[in-house]
Amino acid sequence: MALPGLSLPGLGLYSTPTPVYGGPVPPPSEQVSRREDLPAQAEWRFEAAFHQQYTIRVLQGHAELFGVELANNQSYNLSGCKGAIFTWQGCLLEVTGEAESEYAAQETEYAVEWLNLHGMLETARNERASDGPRVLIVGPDHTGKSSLAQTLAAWAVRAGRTPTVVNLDPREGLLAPPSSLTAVTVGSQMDVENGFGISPISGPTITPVKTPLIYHYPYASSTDRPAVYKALLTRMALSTINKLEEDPLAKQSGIIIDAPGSLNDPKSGYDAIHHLVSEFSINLIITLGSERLYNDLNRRYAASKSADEALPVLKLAKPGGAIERDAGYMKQLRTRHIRQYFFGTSKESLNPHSHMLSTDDLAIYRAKPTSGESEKTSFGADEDDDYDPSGSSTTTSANTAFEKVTPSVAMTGSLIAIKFCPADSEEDTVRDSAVMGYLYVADVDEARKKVRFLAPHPQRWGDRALAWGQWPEAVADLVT
Ligand SMILES: Nc1ncnc2c1ncn2[C@@H]1O[C@H](COP(=O)(O)OP(=O)(O)OP(=O)(O)O)[C@@H](O)[C@H]1O
Repeated sequence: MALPGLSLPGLGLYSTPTPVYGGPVPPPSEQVSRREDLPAQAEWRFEAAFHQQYTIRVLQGHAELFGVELANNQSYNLSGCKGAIFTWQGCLLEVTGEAESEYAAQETEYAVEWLNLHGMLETARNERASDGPRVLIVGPDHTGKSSLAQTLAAWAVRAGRTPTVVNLDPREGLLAPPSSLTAVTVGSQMDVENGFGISPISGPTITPVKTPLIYHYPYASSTDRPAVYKALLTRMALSTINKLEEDPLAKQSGIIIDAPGSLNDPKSGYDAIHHLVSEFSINLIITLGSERLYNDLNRRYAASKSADEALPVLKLAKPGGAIERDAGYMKQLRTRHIRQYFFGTSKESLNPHSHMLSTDDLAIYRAKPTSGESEKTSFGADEDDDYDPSGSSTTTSANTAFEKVTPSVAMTGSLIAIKFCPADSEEDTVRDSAVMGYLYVADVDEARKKVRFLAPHPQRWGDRALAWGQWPEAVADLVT
């Protein structure tokens, strides 16, 4: 079944212009510009729709977006972004385009707390050069965890550090599409418009690629397959820590972990927090937006321990501007990330390549769907017993997440992870193996036994296992 309007180089058709944003945006000439004079320690909060151009230019003074400094007199297109331009000393902004919501806010005490935290981390980096801070950020959804992780990383980069940022939320990829759990050592400043951006992992880009370490968790929530999630955390911790051993500067700069809101639940999430703390040897926990979580973790890691053993747990206020993003917005964001993975951004476009393969030459492993509450077990003791990091034990239903399948039209529009492991690997090996890159299934012809993939790279991936899951959802109009 072909996707509607599919037209790609290599598919015998024509390529469409690089679609970076969700749809047509009105030309800037039709849009009204206005000026906003922000006093010191104020921020311009905005919620810009995907289909509307919304640009901001700093005319005077200094301003930053989640720690990344904006250059003066440069227009930044922030359509589809919800965030805040913050200024420490005051600034004059030029704002062009319509936003769903925008206002100047002066209740920004959170920023001072974040800066103090950054100062604390810098002190720790200077005092313990051989072992930098390992920070775990936890809290409910929409409390600013990702914003804090990005801001701390951006400030660290501005201070000449190379922090390693770990994203453990499969709903939002970091340098990779959704369903990715990523660790990346950040050596250069992030992009204002695209944050950490998106990287084709093994594909060509104009700017030097940040090389993320990626694991594939094709479920929306950590609680969908707790044992699998936990297994991947162990793998990530091992690989990340080993990598840092080879890079003293990165080791000194430390690790900043952005955990998903699903870990906030005592029943289904705390065990994963404890697992993370031990696997990554966390030495600082930051809680955002939840008194209960703070108290629970403080009791467990600090209050009940001796001074030598205590693991500090800090409580930070949720930024007033951090807002819930509805399901429709999140879906558009996922589609944008997937699109950017293959086509790049307006600044840095990519040319994806098509590959036609016979179904006989493919080893596709499907992540078993979760079929209801009975499978959504907690990270409890039973699951601990199931998990064998060596992968050598007899598998159980809780951690055997993959099964080999014959390619079918049901895959059309889906993302497929290319695993580093060989095609004939055991299912547990497929589950645990890191990701080399992603493919998009453009077309499956069951009768002719052919599959057309879109890939960021012209070369084939060789004899490797491919993993397919139902998360993120299929994107039907990636190629129009
Ligand atoms: N100070 C602020 N002003 C305006 N918007 C903000 C501010 N801080 C965060 N936001 C926005 O609020 C939304 C939620 O913030 P963020 O993603 O950092 O929270 P989170 O806790 O990581 O959420 P989730 O767990 O759902 O991923 C984001 O769109 C973010 O850009």
